[in-house]
Amino acid sequence: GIIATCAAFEFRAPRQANFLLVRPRRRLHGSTPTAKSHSIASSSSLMSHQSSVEDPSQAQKECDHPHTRLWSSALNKSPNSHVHPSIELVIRPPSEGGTGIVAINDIPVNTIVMSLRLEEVGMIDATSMIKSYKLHAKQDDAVFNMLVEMWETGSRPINNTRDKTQEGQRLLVLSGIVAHLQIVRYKDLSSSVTSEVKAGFALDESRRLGAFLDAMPLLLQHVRKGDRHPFPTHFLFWTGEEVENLLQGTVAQALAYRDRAIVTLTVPEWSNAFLEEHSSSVSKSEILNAIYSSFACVTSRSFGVPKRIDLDGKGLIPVVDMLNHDSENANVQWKFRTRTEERNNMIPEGKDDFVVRTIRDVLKGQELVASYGWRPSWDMASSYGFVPRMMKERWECSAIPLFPAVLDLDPYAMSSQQNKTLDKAKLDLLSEANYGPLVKAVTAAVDATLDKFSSPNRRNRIQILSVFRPPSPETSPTNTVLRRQPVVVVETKIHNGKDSDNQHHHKLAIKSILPAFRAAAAAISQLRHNHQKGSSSPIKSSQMALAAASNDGGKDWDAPALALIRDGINDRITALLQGGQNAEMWLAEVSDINSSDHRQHRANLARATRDAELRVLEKLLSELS
Ligand SMILES: C[S@@+](CC[C@H](N)C(=O)[O-])C[C@H]1O[C@@H](n2cnc3c(N)ncnc32)[C@H](O)[C@@H]1O
Repeated sequence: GIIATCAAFEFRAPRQANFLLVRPRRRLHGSTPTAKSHSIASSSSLMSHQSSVEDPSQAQKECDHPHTRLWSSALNKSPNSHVHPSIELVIRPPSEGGTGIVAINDIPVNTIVMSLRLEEVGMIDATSMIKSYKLHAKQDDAVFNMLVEMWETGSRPINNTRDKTQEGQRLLVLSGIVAHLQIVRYKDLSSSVTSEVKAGFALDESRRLGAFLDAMPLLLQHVRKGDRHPFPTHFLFWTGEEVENLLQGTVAQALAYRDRAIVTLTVPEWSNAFLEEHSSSVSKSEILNAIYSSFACVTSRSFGVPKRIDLDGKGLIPVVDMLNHDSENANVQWKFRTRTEERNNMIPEGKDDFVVRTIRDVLKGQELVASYGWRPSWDMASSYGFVPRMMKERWECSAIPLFPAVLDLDPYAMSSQQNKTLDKAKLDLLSEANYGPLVKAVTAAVDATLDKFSSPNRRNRIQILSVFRPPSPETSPTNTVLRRQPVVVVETKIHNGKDSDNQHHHKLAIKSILPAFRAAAAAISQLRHNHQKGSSSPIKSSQMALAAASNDGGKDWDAPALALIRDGINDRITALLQGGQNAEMWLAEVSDINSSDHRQHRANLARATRDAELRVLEKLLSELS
């Protein structure tokens, strides 16, 4: 089988970056614009830049760029798709946000700037792909056979509702399809392996979707051309040391471990099929490159497809996937046309349209930007490989541990002040026998409060995650094992400036997490009680759960809960600051003049997620004091 390891990624020397402004080749709404040179006055956090297409060699490069070719080929193949004549593609290096779409004339609010017929432009989605593979005469493709099986297992209804696991499974299938087509495309285009490409479904599809595959940040195409790494900041491409050191203490680190584990566990499952199809002509590390970069591509470029449309899960859509993100200043919004709209517009059923509309006036030179959603910085980093710069204010998240001091293994940490000297009050919380049931019971009780308090539209939604935390060196000098620390995620609106006018949101944020901490306080109190009685038997989950769940009876749990929140915030602030210092020290040690500029980008991303978390914690702490 294939051993998944990031060390398999190797790239050739980067080429000079292109700075191009590109016009779509085909327009259905009127004439080709005459403007030749544009200054991009970006309304977003993306960098502005100047460009000219007067230079003939630049014009040639413009035609050569895969994004340009995709833009024209996708639209040329789709007589029913429309692009407004006042928008153009702008090609920038990844460090400046990569390719985007800009207005070359003023565009009023509520203008449809793009309308795409998905089946014509060449959307890639797992449902359609699997369906057409099954209709194909031969069905002799080992990778597709394996993915069909995975798809069918994953789509078996569990109590008739689709759960998260299934969604994850569908994303994996889409990634597998992209990886497979990517390798076939690579073989088809590389002179050395062309003769070995097997005729069949995958080859037909990779040719049909060729321009789209070439335009995605997929490694094999870039390696073939000797181009720079298309997407160096995605967590899947960081080295293990970078994740461990640069992201130390952040929630982003937990997500990075999670995503890397998903791929690492998937690769062995897929390896037989991929090796059967490809090992005679491409190396194992090329196959790995294809798989890793397909995952990164799907997480950063796919659109959630509504269930009512007969395309399940997520899909990759050319042309609109060039829209960059800005949740603070979005000026366009995308939307799948609804069935009712289809009917009213007399569009035949099943021909799904995708529409992008301006939601404010867009001035000439501004970039068209959509909101990928109000998502915490750690989420943006893990899905998209960047953290948006904060302009004015935005919703942001942090995590607060439920049992702050427990993981430091201070035997007295859970004891009340006056009992500190009493041996019988010592708690051995390092022991899984105690810590395990505590976590289990409290998380169950917290989950119950989440059901009660959460609704899909709530801003202050909360959830439980685990972050990794090294034990404090004072309490366990020899133990360096990372412990999982259950945390409650809390969201509030933060402001870029000294005076926050968002107190109201901070108050609400604390109110929303209070039930979870009441449960934690009640469980901890039960734990302390057991130990004060001298009980040395392991804690029973059921007893803890009962204690945690019954927290709203009798006793006032608000005060201990607020104290826990305060301790938790302080604990997180310390861990994040300490982690940040360690990260900088590590960076200084390992960086020399020859070390890759990727590492600096990755370090910046780590700093941005850390800062975002810290800002939320500081706001909440000031609200508590
Ligand atoms: C759907 S694609 C958008 C098109 C992309 N710029 C390209 O060159 O193909 C999403 C990716 O664009 C980049 N991106 C989008 N918005 C950005 C922003 N505000 N700042 C920096 N990078 C951004 C990130 O690399 C992200 O993963």
